[in-house]
Amino acid sequence: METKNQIVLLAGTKETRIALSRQLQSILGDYFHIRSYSSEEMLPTRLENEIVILSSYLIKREVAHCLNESCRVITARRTVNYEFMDQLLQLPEGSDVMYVNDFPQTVEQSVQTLIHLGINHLNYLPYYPGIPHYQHADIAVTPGEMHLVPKKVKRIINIGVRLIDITTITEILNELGVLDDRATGISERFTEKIIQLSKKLALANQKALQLNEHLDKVLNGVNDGILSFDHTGKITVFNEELKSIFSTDSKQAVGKHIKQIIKDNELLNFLTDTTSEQSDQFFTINDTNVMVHRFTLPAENTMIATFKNTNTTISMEKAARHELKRKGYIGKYFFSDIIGDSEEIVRTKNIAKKLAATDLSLLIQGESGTGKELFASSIHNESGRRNGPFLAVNCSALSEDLLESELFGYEEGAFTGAKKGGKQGLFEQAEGGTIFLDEIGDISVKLQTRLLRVLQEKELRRVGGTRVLPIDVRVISATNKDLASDIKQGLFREDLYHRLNVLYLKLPALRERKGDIPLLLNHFLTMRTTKKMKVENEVVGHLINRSWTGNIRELKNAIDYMLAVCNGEKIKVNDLPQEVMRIRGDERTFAAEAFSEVSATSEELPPLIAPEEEAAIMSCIYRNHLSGKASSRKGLLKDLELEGVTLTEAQIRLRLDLVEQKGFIVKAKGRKGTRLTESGLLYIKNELDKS
Ligand SMILES: Nc1ncnc2c1ncn2[C@@H]1O[C@H](COP(=O)(O)OP(=O)(O)OP(=O)(O)O)[C@@H](O)[C@H]1O
Repeated sequence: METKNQIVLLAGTKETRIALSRQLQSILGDYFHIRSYSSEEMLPTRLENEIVILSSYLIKREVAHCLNESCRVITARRTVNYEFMDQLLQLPEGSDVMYVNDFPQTVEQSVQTLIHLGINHLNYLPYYPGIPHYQHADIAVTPGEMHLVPKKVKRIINIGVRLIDITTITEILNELGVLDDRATGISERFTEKIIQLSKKLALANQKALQLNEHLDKVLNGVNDGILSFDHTGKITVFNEELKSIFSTDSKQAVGKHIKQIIKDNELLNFLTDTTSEQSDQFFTINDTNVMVHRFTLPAENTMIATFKNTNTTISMEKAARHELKRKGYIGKYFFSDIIGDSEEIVRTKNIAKKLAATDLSLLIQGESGTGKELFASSIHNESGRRNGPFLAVNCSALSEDLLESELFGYEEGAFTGAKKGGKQGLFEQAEGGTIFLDEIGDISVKLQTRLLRVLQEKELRRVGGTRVLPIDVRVISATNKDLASDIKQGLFREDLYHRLNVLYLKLPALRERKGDIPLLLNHFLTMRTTKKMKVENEVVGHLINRSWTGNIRELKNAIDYMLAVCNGEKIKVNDLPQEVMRIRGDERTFAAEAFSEVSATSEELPPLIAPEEEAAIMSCIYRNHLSGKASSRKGLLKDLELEGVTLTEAQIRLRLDLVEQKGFIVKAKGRKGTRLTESGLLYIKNELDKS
């Protein structure tokens, strides 16, 4: 068997020994046997008649004692390791880079090699221990000497131990007398390494191109204009959207100086202002109104500006509001809908406007019908969340379990009957907006605990779920109860009360602001009818005298009633509902008596619809029923006129409500109209039997 020739490698450190011996092994290993030692570990006692390669001339003295004169010694010339060069090639042109090594000579040599190899786009700052003029950069490059890199450096690129260069390899082959036989194979292995590096770079280049294309698509896909330029004013990004604002396309703009593209001096000054890191300003550019937001990327020395077309933004907001409206998630009321000029209501409105400006939880206290929802909605619409949803929930209207799943949602399989895929709760749907929890005093202690957690953590877990969902919702709650006394009795959690009651608003009862009654009367009349209604003074007197325990809702109902029963365009005292008349105690007025003339059976309360009118309406609906048609209000108006009953559309609506309450008809929205029920048919049958 042919024995291989021997080569001995002597290095200073273990790391260098391993790296160089691996290199020699990969190039010469097939032909020679390689032994390696380092002075850091252990050197051989004596070497005789060997071919010895020293890793550097710097170790000559350290290893001299183990070398016999019979040895043939070659001192390696070293060069940077190409394998890691791609990391340097990917650094931006002109970047400051510290080159770190143990001695000034090795630093100098390596920097020169890098420059000669064409990696000359970087600004190299030499660094070695004890350097007199230390310059700092964020990036350091080192051939394996990580421990020498100063701490301040943010990124270290280890380009590995410097390797033996090809001239040394040739020298070794020459020394062994095998250069002619082996030269081709060995130079191919070197070339192979360079090809691998090129491949790596080509791949990186391809990836960068793909990423660029992708980013271009993203930039051109957004609705806002995006502009960026470097510290010299050269435009680096100019997306499609900007084309419609500046009438210049990206191809013409990128690479140009910003002054060549933007002619408006005020805009130019704003964009190039370096006194603040970011700023917003409104501009009209070529008839387009835009909000420009400017900010800097100091690390990249780049300025970025986004251009938001305000017309588009407004129509998007409108569309969003429309969508919320469609879902019913919109606050219907604004402060302008809160009627009254009494001192009490004006003061309350002023406080509420101030509370709207904050984002804190708010508890509204007020008797039933005082306008708690009206205030909650107005506060939402005046607040920073006005473009988000407004959801009102009446906590007393639902059972505990239903309210829990309505508020917090549930995951699939949370309970029998749970919808596939689970369901979003109202809290999730109110994201970015306000949730109004009416009658909060009625929620169970279990739900109080759950609600408290949501308010504290600002996150929720759906019923039957484990996922924690962050939420951003303002909570406005309302109650007509005395929560303080509920707390004393242990019915309401004090900690929850304090969470809900960060801000507090008390609404005045109507009896405390009776001066507003004429205004409210006028407001509701105009809301309900287009006719110019007249109201007898005595009616107003009665309305003012009443204590209105049901507050504005009760007043509103009373006005609806009067509109329904009045004849023509005048509301007279005998149109007042009996409850309102009752304030006079035993003194039943002429008005009430007059009303009782048209009343049907009950002594106590007059029916809300006169029987003749009811009969006429039912017979019209019945006629339509026989011909298979549903009844519309407009249609009924005409039919009733033919029967000699003159009513306005509003009056018909109210009467239909009353007939529906009796269960005789069902009203459907839109074109479906009104239809008779079984009880309605029974009523007709009885009427026919009577006649
Ligand atoms: N100041 C006001 N101006 C005009 N309308 C009002 C005013 N206050 C209340 N209303 C009307 O009165 C009715 C009752 O108001 P709202 O539902 O807001 O009361 P509430 O206090 O939330 O009642 P509850 O808690 O008993 O349900 C609504 O139709 C509302 O539009």
